[in-house]
Order: sequence, then structure tokens, then C-alpha cells
Amino acid sequence: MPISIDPPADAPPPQKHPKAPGPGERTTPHYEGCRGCGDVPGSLRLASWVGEDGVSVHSRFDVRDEHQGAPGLLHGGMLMTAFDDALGTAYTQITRAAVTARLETDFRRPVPVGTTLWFRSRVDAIVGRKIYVSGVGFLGELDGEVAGTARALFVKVGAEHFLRHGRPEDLEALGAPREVIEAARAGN
Ligand SMILES: CCCCC/C=C\C/C=C\C/C=C\C/C=C\CCCC(=O)SCCNC(=O)CCNC(=O)[C@H](O)C(C)(C)COP(=O)(O)OP(=O)(O)OC[C@H]1O[C@@H](n2cnc3c(N)ncnc32)[C@H](O)[C@@H]1OP(=O)(O)O
Repeated sequence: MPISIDPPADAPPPQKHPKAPGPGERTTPHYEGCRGCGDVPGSLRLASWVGEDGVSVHSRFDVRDEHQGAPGLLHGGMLMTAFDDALGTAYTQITRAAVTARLETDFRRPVPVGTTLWFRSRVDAIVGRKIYVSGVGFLGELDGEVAGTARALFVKVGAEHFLRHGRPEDLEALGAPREVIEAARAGN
């Protein structure tokens, strides 16, 4: 039985981080090696901007041949990747690193190759380490026909999460401080 990811009704509205970009500005990838939003081979190259309200985020994903699952159609897992990244980008405007604990996606319309998918994502609540985020994906234009919807729970983690489970060389490429990389190499 999955644990509920319904946001608590009485949680205060999330406030954007003071250093986050303002309305209409492009967001930066959370990690250049990310296959969702980084500028690397195999990436979906999701691009995101802060919404008019300064808190929500909208994102663009151009669906290409390499994203097919069935002939001429977007793979469902690729759509989930796009949602994961779009929803993740929404929370990074508000708070520090967190990882996806649960991601629920409803697939409402098939998405043909050549489509531009647009997403609107917002943080619904933050309670302790738990970040509740939801989003909608639209065919062709923001607020166009709905291709899918998603909800996610992200759980805040510290640097030790990446040190313990990731690879030192990736931390190095990220420009992490020397002591962080050495600790990772030593297995601490
Ligand atoms: C040093 C350099 C650092 C560099 C950082 C660079 C980049 C940052 C990276 C990413 C973040 C940035 C942006 C995000 C953008 C894009 C999205 C991509 C994100 C991903 O692609 S990320 C990969 C996939 N992801 C995982 O690889 C997670 C694997 N997993 C775990 O690592 C653990 O599972 C963890 C940590 C999640 C929890 O473990 P834990 O031991 O810390 O905490 P615990 O289990 O106590 O859960 C705490 C509370 O969350 C509730 N909870 C937990 N899981 C739940 C579930 N499934 N459903 C409902 N509720 C759940 C519990 O019920 C409890 O709730 P309560 O406190 O109320 O009891």
C-alpha cells in the first residue's frame, strides 16, 4: 500500500528562494550532467522558466525521434522523466536539494514525435523534509490540450546523499570543494 502524497491542506504557501530567478527568467539546470535538463548527449534538453507568479515554473520539451516508445509516439517513461525534471525544477526555486521519493503520472493523450510539450509545475506544500509538487503537460502550447498530469513527493537530502551513493568523479565535474571529493573517495 503506497504512502499518501496528498499535500496537507493547512501547509503555508511556499515562498521562492531569495536567490532564485524572477518571473519570466530562465532557470539553470540543477546539474549539467542531468539527462532531463543538462546540455549533454541523451538529455531531453528540458528548458524551464519561472512563471508569472514568481513561484511556479513552466518548461518546454521538444519531442524527437529518439524519444519514441511506439511508432511515432513519445515513450511514457520519457514523459515521466520530463515530469520528474519539470517538477524538480519547480522545487529548486524554493528550497535545497531533494530527491524524488514518489512520482505519479496520468497519461491522457498520445504525444506524436515533433510535438512541443509544455509543462506548468508548482510546489503545493513543504512540510519538514517533504516537498509536494504537481504539474500538467500540454500539447503544443501552454494551457493547450492536456497530455498528462503528475504529482510527486521529493524528500530533502544533504550532500552526504550524493557522497554516499554517487561517484566522486561526478562531484568533481560539478566543481564540488576538494574536501567533499576527498571524503567521497575515502568512502565517508
Ligand atoms: C555534494 C554535492 C551535491 C550536489 C547536488 C547536485 C544536484 C542535486 C540533484 C538533484 C536535485 C535537484 C533537482 C531536481 C530536479 C530533477 C529531478 C530529478 C530527481 C531525481 O531523479 S532523484 C533520483 C531518484 N530518486 C532516488 O534515487 C531516491 C531514492 N530514495 C531514497 O534515497 C530514500 O528513500 C529517500 C531519501 C527518498 C527517503 O529516505 P530517508 O531514509 O532519508 O527518509 P524516510 O524514509 O524516513 O522518508 C522521509 C519521509 O518521506 C516519506 N516518504 C519517503 N518515501 C516515500 C514514498 N515513496 N511515498 C510517500 N512518502 C514517502 C516517509 O514516509 C517520511 O515521512 P515522515 O517523515 O512523515 O514519516
